[in-house]
Amino acid sequence: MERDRLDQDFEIRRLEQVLALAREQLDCALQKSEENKDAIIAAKLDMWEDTSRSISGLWNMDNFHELVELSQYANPVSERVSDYERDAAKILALKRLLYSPYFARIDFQFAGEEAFENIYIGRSSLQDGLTREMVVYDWRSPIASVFYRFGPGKAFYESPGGKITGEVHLKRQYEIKDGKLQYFFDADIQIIDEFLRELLSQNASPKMKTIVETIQKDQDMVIRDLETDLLMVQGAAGSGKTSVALHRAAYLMYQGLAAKLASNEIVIISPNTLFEQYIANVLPELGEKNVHSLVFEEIFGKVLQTGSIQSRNQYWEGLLSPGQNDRALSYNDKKLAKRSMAFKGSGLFAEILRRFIKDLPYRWLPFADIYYDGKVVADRQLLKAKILKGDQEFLLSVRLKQLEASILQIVHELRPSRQEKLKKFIQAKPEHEFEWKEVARRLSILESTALLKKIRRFTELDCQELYRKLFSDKSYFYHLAEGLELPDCMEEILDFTRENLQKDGLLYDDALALTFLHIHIKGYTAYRDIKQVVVDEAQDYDPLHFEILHGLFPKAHYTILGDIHQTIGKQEDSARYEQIGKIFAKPKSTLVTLDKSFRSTKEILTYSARFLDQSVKLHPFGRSGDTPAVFAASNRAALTTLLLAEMNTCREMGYQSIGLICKTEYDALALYEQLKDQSDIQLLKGDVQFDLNGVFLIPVYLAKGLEFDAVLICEADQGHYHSTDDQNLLYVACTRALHRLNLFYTGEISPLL
Ligand SMILES: Nc1ncnc2c1ncn2[C@@H]1O[C@H](COP(=O)(O)OP(=O)(O)OP(=O)(O)O)[C@@H](O)[C@H]1O
Repeated sequence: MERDRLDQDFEIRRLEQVLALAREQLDCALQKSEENKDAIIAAKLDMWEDTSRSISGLWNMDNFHELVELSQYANPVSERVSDYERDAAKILALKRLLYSPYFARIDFQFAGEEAFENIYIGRSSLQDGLTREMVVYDWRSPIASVFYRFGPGKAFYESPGGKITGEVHLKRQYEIKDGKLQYFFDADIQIIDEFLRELLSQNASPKMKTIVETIQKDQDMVIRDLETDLLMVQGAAGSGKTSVALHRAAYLMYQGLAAKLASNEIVIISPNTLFEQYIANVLPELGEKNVHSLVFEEIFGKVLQTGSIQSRNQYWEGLLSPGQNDRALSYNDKKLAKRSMAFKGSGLFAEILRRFIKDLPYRWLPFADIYYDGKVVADRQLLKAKILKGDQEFLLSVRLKQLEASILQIVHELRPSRQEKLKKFIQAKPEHEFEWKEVARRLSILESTALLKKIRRFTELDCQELYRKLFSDKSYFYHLAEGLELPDCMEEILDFTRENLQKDGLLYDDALALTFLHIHIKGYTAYRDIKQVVVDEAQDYDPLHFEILHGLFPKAHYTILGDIHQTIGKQEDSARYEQIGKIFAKPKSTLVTLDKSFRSTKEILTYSARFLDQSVKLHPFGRSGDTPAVFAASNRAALTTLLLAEMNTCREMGYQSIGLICKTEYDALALYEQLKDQSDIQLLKGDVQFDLNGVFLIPVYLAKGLEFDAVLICEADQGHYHSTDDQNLLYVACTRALHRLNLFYTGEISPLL
């Protein structure tokens, strides 16, 4: 007891000291920031007064010295501005620190040392400016990894100087709120688990939360991995893939000064805008700037420069909708759309496209003789040979541009004599000299425009047109695919594609293929300097998606996280990761498995496991709740009554986010019409702004990655869920639930339940 009291006193005193130091630094930073603000205003004023008199003539070459003068003023201002921004970030971090300066402590005895050191770990670091002592270590600092990876006993961590060994004597966790110590406990495995269990029993938050206080060892290994160029994570539903991805991004942005990543050097590929919004506050909460995130369709739009492209959600909606509505495809079209997607997303099609690109100069580029002044200045056979012999390392469009430049050079060299002739012609008839000169000038422009047009017929490529050509001639297609094993339904896919390409707009799978073609013919350099790419929900992507990413971000390291059991409209197995490895062909690639699930109760996870192959093992994080139940309704009206009653029960139980999951948006909309007057319910669509607090109706493909306190699977009947693909949908839908899951149906129950 006496020890506990001493401990308590020690911790309270320590907290006061830390807060006092933080307050002192905050006052200093605030004062500095004010001074900086004044200085910026004064410097801007000086700059304005001293340079405004000469600004009007600034772009005149004679005023070069004014430009120099201006830049002399501009530099101190921009330096001040970046100082100001740095201070602002520091102020924010210190304010957060004053709220809760640390959450853990380890007492670490470095090998060879007598005493141990108290290492306090928080969301950001705090250093005593006088003694240089680290009062709080950032959770991302090397020594903090000991907290995540070891209990009391021998331990080690990797530092920039090499491996450091030692011993952990104490591992302590704190709850500090608003600068007040609520409680602390010395952690052993059991207590840590209890703490996490308590944390996980809370309601889902409207936006994704940080997990710095409870990162698990295997998650920490992924977050801090700096060795691997291609890090793939296969993780069960709720195993923390998205959390790990975001904490990894924060870690990469913190890492030592040399390797530190700027927020604009990292990109997250997100499944949809709803998901983007859901994760948007994790990095700011970790004190980092948010990073750029991209939905794949945005890439299509940017590369192809067209807006009229089917989205992935529209593709899924068409595929999953029952046959009797206007969004749905007919049974045959569904089968075909799915097969077409599987084929066009495949490595097989990537190979055909590569062969097609190689073949373009032989067959599809209309090389022509180029005449100038009545003579052939470039022979078409020679032009073709130049392209075929040219350095194949360069993209075709680059080689063609070089060819175009070389033809224009020849013409340019011939031009003086031509101009000479024109001059003589004008001199001979100098009646209206000015007019003649104008005629001559126009003549030469017209002539070069016509010439350029002729050259560009074979040096400028229209990828969409070429893609159409690929599907317009079946025998050519089969010739290209020689030696490759094509799907049985190849003929139908060719017809289906040819027909679709005659219509306005592009289907998702054609946009995918066309983007690949575009990047491999013309390139796309906007993202060349990106250093880290994080792909979440990777099971949604096919080999061609990864080929595209590889083309767009050639210098990047990749973190690819997914769950092969959460695919929509297709089946995957672990071979997918091998394929990804081959596509990126990075020197060091690793596949890590996360199999412990933190989101759902044991009962929900056990129930969800019935939708997976028996060989797949899910490990729930031992939290208990009610066993999911299936409720039958005799008709639609009875179903509505049941759903309304369950929504009420959930509310009474204190659940704040309740998800009614339907198979499609069409189903969700129909149910919404029935429920909207009787309950406060929102229909979630792809691009709405939202805050996951309340009751939502959502199609399963949009619910992916999100979570709700309670989930109601609305139409678990035979018609909606019967196939292997539907099994995956049910797995995704059920694993969205944290605490409560129930299923409802009318008619015949799904055979999958
Ligand atoms: N170490 C942890 N400590 C506390 N909570 C955690 C931890 N890891 C994951 N969680 C929680 O578990 C839930 C699921 O995490 P997350 O969404 O990152 O998993 P996921 O693998 O991406 O899931 P899914 O594949 O189903 O979308 C979240 O509420 C997250 O906060």
